[in-house]
Amino acid sequence: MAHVLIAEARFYDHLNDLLIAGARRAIEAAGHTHELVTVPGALELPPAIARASEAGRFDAYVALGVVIRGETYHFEIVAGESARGLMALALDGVAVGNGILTVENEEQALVRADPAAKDKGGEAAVAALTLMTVAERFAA
Ligand SMILES: Nc1c(NC[C@H](O)[C@H](O)[C@H](O)CO)[nH]c(=O)[nH]c1=O
Ligand SMILES: CC(=O)[C@@H](O)COP(=O)(O)O
Repeated sequence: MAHVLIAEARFYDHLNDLLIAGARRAIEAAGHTHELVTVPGALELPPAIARASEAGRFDAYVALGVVIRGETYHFEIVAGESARGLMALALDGVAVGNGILTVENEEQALVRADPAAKDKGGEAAVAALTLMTVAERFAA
């Protein structure tokens, strides 16, 4: 049984609740356990997961959040840098799934967060568990 950290950037409560529900459903369906950590925004997800990975208590990590384009260039920074940070962790051996929605509006976010629709939270959880399995398969 694996223990999974769900790391959420709680910027939009109702959307995060849906993402977390999808991730929890996927993790539990695979027979694993999970716990949750909450940070303010997507930019804090990579450092939060980096710190958690140093604890050695988790086998996989699911990053969840929602970034909705506003009026300024900040969207590109938040969306791009959070994705880049998670990719850097993954390439460094952290089994992390990226469930950060980067969308134009709330309507796009809702259909992707909803477990009964595109279920991006569940998708990110499956990705994290898959990376964990790949690492186990090719471990030295
Ligand atoms: N606009 C959104 C943000 N912005 C906040 C940043 O992620 C970060 O918390 C802040 O810059 C302090 O470091 N975060 C989201 O997750 N979603 C957004 O739409
Ligand atoms: C993605 C964001 O940072 C965004 O929500 C911020 O909105 P704005 O660009 O209008 O400040």
